[in-house]
Amino acid sequence: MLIRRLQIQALRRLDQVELALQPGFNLLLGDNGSGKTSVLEAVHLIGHARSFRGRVRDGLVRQGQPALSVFVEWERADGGCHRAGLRHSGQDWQARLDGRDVQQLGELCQALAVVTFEPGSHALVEGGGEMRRRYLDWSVFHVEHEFLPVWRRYARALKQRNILLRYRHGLEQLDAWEQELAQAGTAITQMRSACLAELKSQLDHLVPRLLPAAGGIDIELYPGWRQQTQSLEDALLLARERDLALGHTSVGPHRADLRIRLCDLPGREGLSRGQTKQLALALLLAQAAHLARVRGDWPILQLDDLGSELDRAHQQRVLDLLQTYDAQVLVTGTELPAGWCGSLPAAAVFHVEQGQIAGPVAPD
Ligand SMILES: Nc1ncnc2c1ncn2[C@@H]1O[C@H](COP(=O)(O)OP(=O)(O)OP(=O)(O)O)[C@@H](O)[C@H]1O
Repeated sequence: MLIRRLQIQALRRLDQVELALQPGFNLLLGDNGSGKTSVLEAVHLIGHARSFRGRVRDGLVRQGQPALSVFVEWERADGGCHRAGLRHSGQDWQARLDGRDVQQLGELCQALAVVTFEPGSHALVEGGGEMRRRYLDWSVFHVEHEFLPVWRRYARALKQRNILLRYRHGLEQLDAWEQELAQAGTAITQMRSACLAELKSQLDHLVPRLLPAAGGIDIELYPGWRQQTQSLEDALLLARERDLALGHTSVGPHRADLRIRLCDLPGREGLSRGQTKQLALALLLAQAAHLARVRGDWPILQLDDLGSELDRAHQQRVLDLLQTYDAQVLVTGTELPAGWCGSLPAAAVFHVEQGQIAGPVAPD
C-alpha cells in the first residue's frame, strides 16, 4: 500500500497540514513537541480506529477546535486507488470510504492496513494478554474474512452468558448460549492457531536478524482454556459454578494469550528494556511480512522515534531489514537516525516545526 496524499486538520498540534508522501522511506524530522508523532497517529487512526496513545480519544482534537479530520488517499499493489476520511467531533465519529458513508470504523481498518512501532509497543511483550490478543487478531482479521462475523457471534453469546450469570435469571438458557460460545470460540481458536503458525515462520526469520542473542523464539497460543484436555463446551460446563460465583465467564478465547519465550534469553520479565523493544519490533514486522505474503501488498509501516528507541547498531539492523521490504515506511525522529544518512533508497524528508510541515525534500 502506498499513501499518496495525507491531509490532517486539528489533530493535537497540527492545525492544517497536507503531505505528498513518497514510496519508500518518509522521514519526519523535528524538535520535541513539534507534531511528528501526531502525523503517525493520524494514519494509525484510519488503520486501527484508535490512537496508539492510550484508549481515550479525547485530547486528540486540537484545543479550541470543534473536530479533527483525517483524509488519506492510497494505492494498492493491484493498482486500485482508495480514499478514506474520518471526522471526530466530541463523541461522534463520521467516516467515509471511496465516496460513501461507512457505519463501522472496522471498514476503514480493513481497507488500510497500518503497522506502527512506537514507544508504547514494549507493552506487547510486557503488558497484559489483551495487547497480545489484539495483536494476533489484527492479523487474523486481515487475512480471514470469516473472522469478524464469527467474533461478533462469540461476543454476543459471551454477553448473554454473562448477563445470565450476573442476574441468575433465565439460567435454563445457559446450555444454548454455551453451545453458541463453544462453536464460535472453537472457530476463532482454529483461525488464531493457523495464523500464529504463519507468524511464527516469519519470526523464525526475523528474530535472528533483529535479536541475534535470542537464539530463536518459541511462541504458543494459550487458547483461554485447557484445550489439550477438554473441549470449550466441556470447559464452560465445568466452569459454570465458579462463573456463577464470579458473575462472568472465566474461560474462552476472550482469555487467550500468547506465550513467548526466547531460547537463549530469560523470560519476558528478565529481558532488558532494549531487548523488549527489539522483540516487540520483531513481532510487528512479522505481522507486516505475513500480511504482505498473503495479500501481495505491504501494510504501511510506521516507526515513531526510532532513534531514541534503539541503539545505533540495532537501528542499522532495522534499516538493513526494511530496505529488503517493498513497503512505504514513515519514520519520525529529532534527527536522521544513525547510519541512515545517504544510505536510504528513495527517501523523502519532511521538516516538522510547531505543527507546520515542509517537504518533501531529498535527504542531505
Ligand atoms: N489537543 C491538543 N491541542 C493542541 N496541542 C496539543 C494537543 N494535544 C497535544 N498537543 C501538543 O502537541 C504536541 C505533541 O505533538 P507530538 O507528540 O506529535 O510531537 P512530537 O514531535 O512527536 O514530539 P516528541 O519528539 O517529543 O515525541 C505537544 O507540543 C503538545 O503540547
